[in-house]
Amino acid sequence: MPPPPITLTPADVVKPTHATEKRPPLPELPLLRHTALTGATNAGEILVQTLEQAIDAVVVIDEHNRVVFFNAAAERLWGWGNREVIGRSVTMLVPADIQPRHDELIERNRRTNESHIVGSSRKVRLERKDGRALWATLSLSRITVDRRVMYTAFLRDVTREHEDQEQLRLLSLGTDATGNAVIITDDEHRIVFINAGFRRLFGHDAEEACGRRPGELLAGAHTEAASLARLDGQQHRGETFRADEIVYRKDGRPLWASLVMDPIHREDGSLRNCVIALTEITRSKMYELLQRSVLETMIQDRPVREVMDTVCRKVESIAPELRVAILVASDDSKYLRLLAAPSVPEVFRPVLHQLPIAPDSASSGTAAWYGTSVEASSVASSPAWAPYRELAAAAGIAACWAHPIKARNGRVLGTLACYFVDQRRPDDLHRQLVELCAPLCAVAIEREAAKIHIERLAFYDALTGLPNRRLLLAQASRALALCARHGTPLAMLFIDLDRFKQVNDTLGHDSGDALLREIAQRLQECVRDADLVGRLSGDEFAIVLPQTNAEQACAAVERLLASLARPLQVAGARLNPSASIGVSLFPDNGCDVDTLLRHADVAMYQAKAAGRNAYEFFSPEMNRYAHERMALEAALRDALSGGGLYLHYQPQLRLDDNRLYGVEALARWRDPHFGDVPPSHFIPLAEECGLIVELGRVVLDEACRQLADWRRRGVPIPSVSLNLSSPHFRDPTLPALIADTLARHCLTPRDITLEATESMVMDAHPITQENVAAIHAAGVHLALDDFGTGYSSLGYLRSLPVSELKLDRSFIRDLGRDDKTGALVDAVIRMGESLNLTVVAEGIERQEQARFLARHGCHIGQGYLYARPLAPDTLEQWLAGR
Ligand SMILES: Nc1nc2c(ncn2[C@@H]2O[C@@H]3COP(=O)(O)O[C@H]4[C@@H](O)[C@H](n5cnc6c(=O)[nH]c(N)nc65)O[C@@H]4COP(=O)(O)O[C@H]3[C@H]2O)c(=O)[nH]1
Repeated sequence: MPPPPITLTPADVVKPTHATEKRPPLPELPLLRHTALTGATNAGEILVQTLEQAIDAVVVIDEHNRVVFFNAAAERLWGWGNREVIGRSVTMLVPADIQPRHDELIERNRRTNESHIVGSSRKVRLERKDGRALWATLSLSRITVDRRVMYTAFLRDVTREHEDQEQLRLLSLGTDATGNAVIITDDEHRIVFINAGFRRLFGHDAEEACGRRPGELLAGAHTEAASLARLDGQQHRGETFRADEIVYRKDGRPLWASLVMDPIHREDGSLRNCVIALTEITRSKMYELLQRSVLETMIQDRPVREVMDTVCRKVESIAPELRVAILVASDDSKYLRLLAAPSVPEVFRPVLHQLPIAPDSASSGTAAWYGTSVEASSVASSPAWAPYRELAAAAGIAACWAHPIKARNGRVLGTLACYFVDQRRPDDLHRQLVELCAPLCAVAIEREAAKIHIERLAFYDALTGLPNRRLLLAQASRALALCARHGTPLAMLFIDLDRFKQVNDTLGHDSGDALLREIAQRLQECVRDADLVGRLSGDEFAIVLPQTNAEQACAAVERLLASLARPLQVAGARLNPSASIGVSLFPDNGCDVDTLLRHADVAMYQAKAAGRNAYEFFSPEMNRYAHERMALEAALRDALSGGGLYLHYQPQLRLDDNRLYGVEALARWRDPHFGDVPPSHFIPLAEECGLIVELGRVVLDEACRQLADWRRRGVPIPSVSLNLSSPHFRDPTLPALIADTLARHCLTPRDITLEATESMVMDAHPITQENVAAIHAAGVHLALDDFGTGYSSLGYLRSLPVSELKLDRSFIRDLGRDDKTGALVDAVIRMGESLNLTVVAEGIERQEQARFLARHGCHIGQGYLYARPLAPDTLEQWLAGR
């Protein structure tokens, strides 16, 4: 409540005037006779003039409450002219609603002189002539002259201050309720109010804060002078200002705040207050800053040490009391290695180069061991720090806090250590910082590990750990250069495992992989430290033997073959591995690595052709042969795309009545340069150079086309059988290809039989099994080719979806010459009989062979005795001639 207004008593010594009229001459006031100036002739006049010109409004009332003096400032204050007021009751100067109270107070004071209205200054509400409310400070003096009690009132207009205060009161009421920290400043940007949120967040009370500038209050040890000065300077612009700044609490701890400064203006447009709202954004800001800087360095593909260095420096810029180190765990998780510690004193760094990960290994080693944060608020008294105390003391480290850096799967990748120069524990900011940094460090460390892994993959074979072709050749080039400089020889060995494909096909890829790992191990064991071993591809390895001549190479190769030949157990099967090795020599067989490797490869082929588990040294003849082979491969490619490949058909007859059972389609190739190339040459070549699938497609299409043509022309060919290789069976499109080809030529699945060897059908590869099942389900017959050369068991045969057994030519050849073969052939025929399979005997050349087979119940025969493989028209003539 504002204090009650004071009433002035009108004086009768001055006649009323109108404000617009000229001011009347100054009165001679009775009271002047009793002033200190009494005696001076013009003393009264001086005093009256002084009062008249006073800045404050002066009103004097007489004992009847009439206004007897009303100076110019009073006229300005109320808007009443002197003449309108003088002689009238002072009540006219008092707002109507408080007049009764006012009159009562004056009366009481006149009677008792006890009222508090006299003396002290108070704020009162007034009403101007134009009805506008005003606020003024009032001080009232009571004077008694000749027992007449008069009052003099001095008033000063404080309406503006009052409104400012009122505004501030309302603002404070509004802001106190918010959770944010709020500062209100006045028009000079001095703090006039801080809310509860500010007190809570910054720890200052109102007394400490009020009167200071915000920039000054919020600055701390590490504030950049310009940043907060900017804040203090902004208010004059009269616009909303936003900024994110590091500000400091009373206790010196920094925090990141988002500042929004809103100016509040008076009606006349002048600045009244600024409201500054501060929201703590420490966490998000730190995250943004750290993440940005770390990501930037990572995007630039900077080394991990540099990324970590950035992290340390950023953390230290936010919390300058910290010295930060980032350590990474060794692959075996036994040690921590130093990655970055830009501000950790040099003297302490040796500790961080290889810190054991153990339950009591300073703070970092312990944190990595347990996978949790570890605090040592006093390094001097922490037992885990005992071995490092002296170095810590020398480095000025008094306390440490270490936090594990973990991968997403929880594995400890390293630690982030914070060192303090005084004995203390980490505060909230430190914890927040570290919690933000640790995942960033984890990303950077994992990324580095992935990079190393990728680099490793680029240079090392993932399966065996041996250098891959690229690295081996690079290492070999260096070794070769050294040998060339010193004039010493070098041997290059090309090693290819024998029958590796068979292991893969029959025992599965895991077994194949296990075999390769074992071979790699054995190769490494057999060589000297200076020798180089690498895996070129699949089952091919190479070894470079520097300073090795032909004789020494010979010894080394024999040692290798012996070692490789040691039996081993894989997936329950006993394997007897062997390899074919080709050797080339520097300088005789080449002066660069590529040539030496190529020549060793040629020699290896020669060794393989010579009967496996053998080695060959390169010779120029071999080279010629290899070149021919390459030329043949190119010619085969041409033949497959542009003709030159055709089919012959060999009849298959029923042995009981000599009727035609079917024909076997056999591929033939006539090349303009090489002439007739036998299948025994070009089929393996097609398999080796990846052309066999295409060859199969061509044969299937041509055989079906021919059969359809015969059907159309009434040539009585019951069916055609075709040879397939194992890559066909691993081709997931094979069933669709067969169905499509048959449909295109209007044939049915029963019109063809597919011949496959045992190992092809027994291939453990899932696609092979799916294909065999799909082909069988479609109604296409499968024949087991070269039967008897493998190791098929009766039990296994039963589970195979085959309908024919083709008895291998080698059995038929010896028929009639020795009894054992006869017994064997008979057993196979019985086996087929018991499994309800048609037995087809291949390679019948003589009558007695045919008779034996017929006698023993073999159904079908094929061989030169009846006909050689024939061109289609010759076959037609053969048929017609029967
Ligand atoms: N000594 C002797 N040989 C006889 C007699 N009767 C038939 N032959 C020969 O025995 C081979 C039978 O074919 P194969 O065992 O499937 O053996 C075939 C087969 O494995 C493969 N082959 C032929 N054509 C193709 C084909 O289109 N695709 C695939 N993947 N392999 C084929 O090439 C091998 C050799 O084929 P060819 O040289 O045509 O040899 C044929 C045939 O001419 C005989 O009474 N005495």
